[in-house]
Amino acid sequence: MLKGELFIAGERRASSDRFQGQDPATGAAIEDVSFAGASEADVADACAAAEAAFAPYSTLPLEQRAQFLEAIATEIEALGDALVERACRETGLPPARITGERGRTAGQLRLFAAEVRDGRWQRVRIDHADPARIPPKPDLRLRMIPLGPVAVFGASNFPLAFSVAGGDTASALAAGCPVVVKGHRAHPGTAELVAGAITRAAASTGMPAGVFSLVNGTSRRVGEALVADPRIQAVGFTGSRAGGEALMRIAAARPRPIPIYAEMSAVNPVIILPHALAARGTALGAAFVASLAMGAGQFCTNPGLVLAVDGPDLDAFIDAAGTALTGQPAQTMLTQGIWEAFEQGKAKLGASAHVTAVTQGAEGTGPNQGRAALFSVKGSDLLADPVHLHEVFGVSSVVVRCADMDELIATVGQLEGQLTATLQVDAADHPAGARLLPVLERTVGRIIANGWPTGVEVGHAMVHGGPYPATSDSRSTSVGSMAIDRFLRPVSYQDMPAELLPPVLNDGAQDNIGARIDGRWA
Ligand SMILES: NC(=O)C1=CN([C@@H]2O[C@H](COP(=O)(O)OP(=O)(O)OC[C@H]3O[C@@H](n4cnc5c(N)ncnc54)[C@H](O)[C@@H]3O)[C@@H](O)[C@H]2O)C=CC1
Ligand SMILES: O=C(O)CCC(=O)C(=O)O
Repeated sequence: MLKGELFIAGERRASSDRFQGQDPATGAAIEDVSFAGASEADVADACAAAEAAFAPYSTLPLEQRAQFLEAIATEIEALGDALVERACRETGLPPARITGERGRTAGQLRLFAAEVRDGRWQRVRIDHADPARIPPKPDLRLRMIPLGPVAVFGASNFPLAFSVAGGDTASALAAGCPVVVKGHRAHPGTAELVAGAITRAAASTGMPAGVFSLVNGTSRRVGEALVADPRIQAVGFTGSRAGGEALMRIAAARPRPIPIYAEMSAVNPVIILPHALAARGTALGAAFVASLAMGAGQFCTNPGLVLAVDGPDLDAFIDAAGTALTGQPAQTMLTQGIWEAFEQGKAKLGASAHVTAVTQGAEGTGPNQGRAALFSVKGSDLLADPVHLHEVFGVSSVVVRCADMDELIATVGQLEGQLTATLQVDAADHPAGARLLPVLERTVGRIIANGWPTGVEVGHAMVHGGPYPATSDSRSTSVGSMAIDRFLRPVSYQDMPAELLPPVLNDGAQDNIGARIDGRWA
């Protein structure tokens, strides 16, 4: 039963500032409950509680931290159909997608529980002293410690896996950081259900109350106050480039600037090399549209740009893609704002003198239904207008007709930072692939061969990140176990008496977690 309240450090809290969830499929408010918008005082209370929880939470035995993460997964699963129904109603996404996303969310919480127990993330290094050396060498011992309270912005497009208990929250909690979530206004009921699950898990596993809070609100001041709060030590964000950049400015302008991990925008180029295009262009056209249309195109990994050498083989690909896209029904988008931004994005592309409209999908029959669109442009014109390369969030993509491989490679080299690049590559294309790889490594976070970029696997070797503006910090990932590193920093202890050292740094205490001791990996 939803109450429409905030969660501040284990307590529910009401507010007179109310807003309503929206059903994007009908365009109408969901009337059963209204939701509390946080005041700046609520944000400050959540941050103060997170700061108070930091020392007790970050020093708990790792086993207890891991059990907390597992308990969150179990509590989310126990929400059952109520969670799936609410998330579908608030997002317009179908039950199969939300059910899959729930599995991914619980799975990534359990992955981080295993990561916490594993302990290697502490990256212990020990250089023993050598008093006989001239000058004498000190005893140095290093470990990673958590940064402090973390602010997480729930994303609209993944109401579970990138939201209240999503990857940013799971990795920050795993690192030992209390979390204050700014919920997305597009799914407040879903957020409340998940916040309840986290709060119950915190209570049943004996966590300090301030380990988690959820603040909502329709006004930007909630997020602004959160990022500016002096107790917040890092930020995780998934959303628009404008939103991410606004928060980056706030983080940088603080008296004590903090790291912000913002995942913002990408067009995720797909490069079809000539032999693959000749051998399988028609099949690739249909498969490309299946990836493009997934989740109404509302994936940050959506393939928004396709590059290939011009000619009859590319015509065959475009024909097949066009046929598949024409048959695409219009899909309900997450919010009216996102649908409007999609319509504007397509209109701007269509208005470019360099762009040809290839085809469109079926027209929408209800509110907020995005109509698929495919465009093409000549390689020599692609960089003439920045609009060709802007993320259009929805089922829209641009096929780039390059004169030859040299033009294709030069064009790829001038793209902005991206989350992914995809190569469709047959054996005879390997020499061209080898020329492209060093260019792509400079530009993207993940390079895919003969697959599609949508659907990020949650694992140990995943990078969901990339150079600016795909993210604000290319040195990390927001998906997979390495995401824990974003919320850690190294501390070195020099000539510290053994009784004062953190136990993990004492001699012989690293049996199962690996360590670099006197330069050698143990
Ligand atoms: N690349 C990606 O992964 C995604 C891109 N988007 C893009 O973002 C557009 C809008 O979608 P939203 O999900 O609403 O993203 P958004 O960036 O507008 O909002 C995300 C969160 O950040 C907060 N926020 C945004 N601007 C802010 C500011 N200036 N100050 C303080 N807080 C701020 C919002 O309140 C919300 O909680 C979409 O049309 C799409 O273009 C959205 C979701 C994912
Ligand atoms: O799983 C995926 O492909 C997409 C992830 C995504 O869209 C996001 O990070 O917002």
